[in-house]
Amino acid sequence: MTRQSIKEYLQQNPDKVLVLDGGQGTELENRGINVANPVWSTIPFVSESFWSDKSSNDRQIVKEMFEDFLAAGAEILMTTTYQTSFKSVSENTDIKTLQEYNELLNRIVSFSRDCIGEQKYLIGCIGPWGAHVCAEFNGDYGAHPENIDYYQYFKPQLDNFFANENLDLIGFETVPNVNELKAILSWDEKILSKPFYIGLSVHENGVLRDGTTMEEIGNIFKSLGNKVNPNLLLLGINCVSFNHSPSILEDIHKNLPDMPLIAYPNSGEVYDTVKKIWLPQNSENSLTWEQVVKRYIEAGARIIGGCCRTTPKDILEISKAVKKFSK
Ligand SMILES: [Zn+2]
Repeated sequence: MTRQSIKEYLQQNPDKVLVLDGGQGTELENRGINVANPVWSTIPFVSESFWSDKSSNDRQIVKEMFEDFLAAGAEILMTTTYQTSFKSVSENTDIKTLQEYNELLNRIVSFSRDCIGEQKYLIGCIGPWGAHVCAEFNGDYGAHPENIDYYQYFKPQLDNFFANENLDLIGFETVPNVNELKAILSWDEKILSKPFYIGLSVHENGVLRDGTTMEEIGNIFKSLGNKVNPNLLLLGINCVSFNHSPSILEDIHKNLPDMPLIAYPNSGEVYDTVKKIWLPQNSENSLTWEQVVKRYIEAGARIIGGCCRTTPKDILEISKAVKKFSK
């Protein structure tokens, strides 16, 4: 492997801000893949023809998506494995055994690595427990979220990702519930043995989807002190409202001033979970990427990109703003 470890890279280049890619799931949808199914953007990879037919249309679409994000300036990119937990895959596709599941993940990761080349960083993306019950935007984990066995849910995907050298960083994305956050933070280096980050799913009024404030989250970290897993490289927000995202990140920074941050908001449109469509954002007083990126960097962001409904065009704007505002 010719890449420097991302941990070392971030430590040795303290002023560097890495540009992340955009929302792969919605981008694949924009490009004509029908992702409306329980495994969402994993769907093209589940079909055997994706692997056997090198000229398959879906294969071309995924490849071009990565190429366009790279051309826009992305330096760190993600696998499309948000809805690819063993539970989601085994309950909703013909892939039933752990062996078949590992083969699927290995293929997705190798394909993504081939698309982006050896030099770029690759994130193994993992949706939260709530993703398989559509709870990542309301944080509703039922009556006893403290009793959920989060580790058992994540373990097959984590075991695979930890063993895969093509992945530089693990991303726990869109975490909406404080019990899930506490569970992830309770796992030590033996369990989470590779660099990882946590992206929180935060309401536009600035609290975690389950109502936990950023101050409370700051206190959780403070109470852990030096027991926080050294592989936790960044904390941040993803798929949060574009316009509200700078103040949310600033609030996290205020509570945890030494924590390196990651931010990749959605486009600002709002997903109607009943009608399953994206509704336009209220464009009054909408911020620009330039304004947003400047505030992120001032608040300690080290990785900046976009989540759902952001496109290579957004990544280009982010990339220009990062050049302008990072030292
Ligand atoms: Zn998203």
